[in-house]
Amino acid sequence: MTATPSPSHGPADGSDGAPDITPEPATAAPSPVSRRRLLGAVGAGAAVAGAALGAGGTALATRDSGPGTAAPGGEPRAATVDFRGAHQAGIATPSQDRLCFATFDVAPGATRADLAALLTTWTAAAEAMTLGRQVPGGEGDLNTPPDDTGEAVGLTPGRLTVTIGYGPGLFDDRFGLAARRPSALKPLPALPGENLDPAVTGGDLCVQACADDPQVAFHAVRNLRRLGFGTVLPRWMELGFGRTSSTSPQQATPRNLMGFKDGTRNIDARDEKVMGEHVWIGEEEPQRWVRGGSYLVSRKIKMRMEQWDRDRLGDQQDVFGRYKSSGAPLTGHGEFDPPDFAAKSGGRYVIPEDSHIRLAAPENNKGLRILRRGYSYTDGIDKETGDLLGGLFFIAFMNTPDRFVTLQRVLGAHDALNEYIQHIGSGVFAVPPGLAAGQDWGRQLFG
Ligand SMILES: C=CC1=C(C)c2cc3[nH]c(cc4nc(cc5[nH]c(cc1n2)c(C)c5CCC(=O)O)C(CCC(=O)O)=C4C)c(C)c3C=C
Ligand SMILES: [Fe+2]
Repeated sequence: MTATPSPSHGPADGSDGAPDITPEPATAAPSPVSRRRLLGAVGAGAAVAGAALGAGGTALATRDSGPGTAAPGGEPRAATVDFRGAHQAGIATPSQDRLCFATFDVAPGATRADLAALLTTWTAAAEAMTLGRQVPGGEGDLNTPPDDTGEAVGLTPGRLTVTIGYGPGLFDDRFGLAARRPSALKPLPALPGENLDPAVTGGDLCVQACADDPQVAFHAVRNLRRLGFGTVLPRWMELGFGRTSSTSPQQATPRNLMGFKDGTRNIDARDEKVMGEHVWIGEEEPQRWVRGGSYLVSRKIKMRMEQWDRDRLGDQQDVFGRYKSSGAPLTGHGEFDPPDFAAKSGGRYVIPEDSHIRLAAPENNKGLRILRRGYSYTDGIDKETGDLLGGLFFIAFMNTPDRFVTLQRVLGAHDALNEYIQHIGSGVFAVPPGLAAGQDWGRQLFG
């Protein structure tokens, strides 16, 4: 990384009475790396995947490369994130500010060859876009559409990452992929606390585009959708803002739409041992092609904001088991103090029995951990009630979706938060490992 990392977490002042809600660090000045108007640097057509690689197949970009800057909070603001590597970018790489998440179904009539070709084309396009370049091809003459839709021209790459995942349905009998199904990939069972809308649930494929600029993230998904005309059909899409989890203590902990710091005890994604134990699919997986990948679980979780905003502060804090201002556990003073789940006052647990952190903590779940990487979302206003529509677009990575199922069975049944939320959308996807030089998503999936 070229940017100076933050020396420490945001201030943990230990005060719980006075409001100390600090604003998100402002975005740093844009990097000088900007999108090119013309395609010269990329080349034309299918040669582009190679054009992004230097001699000997070495990727020109490095993880978090480019002339980075540090935001006032100290967070690195490098321009680009490596597309290739052992793991796909967008999981362990630092969370960006914005999300565009879409799922697709393979179109009726599309063949195995169509899908394989599309995935190869998507690879070249995704790699180019993460480098801040336009989708490979040409500008189009007056009688043909341009190969890039154009709305990211002049914008910086914004640390764009494009992460692909495959839903359970892709491994049915349509494309001859049944023998390559990752062993834990199956539809999630019915879970407590959900009332799922099929319009925001499932999908054969998912694309998670994250960037510091919403237009860059949207542009990435839109261009993959355009390249997919005739082969895949969009199923649903979600825009996210205000990342609700940090994936490294170098990032100041953001706040969710309930006003609480979210991500304090998330996995530090730089910790390879912990990632190896809990997040990356390991040697135990019989499907070798997916080792080094992960499973992505998405949940669209609606918040009953009007109800929450009428709740008193003491109850809000009891719901999470943490102070709203500092983010400290109710048994501590600083945000990163470990919660003391045994502490009692007046015969009652200080961190209530039905509090979110008590129920979700690894100490109380046989060490179970997941990597959370969610975003806030809004759908505007409910026309009938006038209520605000929005909440958490929860995304988590883990080495088996069973981890999520185990946690949600507990949370959905006992969490005090349930009074204020409902799970309305869901998805589960196998996320393959990263691509080596010269490899593409089509060949990786079909072998
Ligand atoms: C099934 C997994 C989880 C769901 C669903 C979930 C929903 C959800 N969470 C918050 C807000 C917070 N969550 C926090 C901690 C936390 N949450 C989960 C899991 C799920 N959350 C875990 C594993 C943890 C860590 C527990 C621990 O180790 O102590 C926190 C506290 C701060 C933090 O550590 O991140 C907040 C705040 C909301 C609003 C929400 C649904 C809308
Ligand atoms: Fe949570």
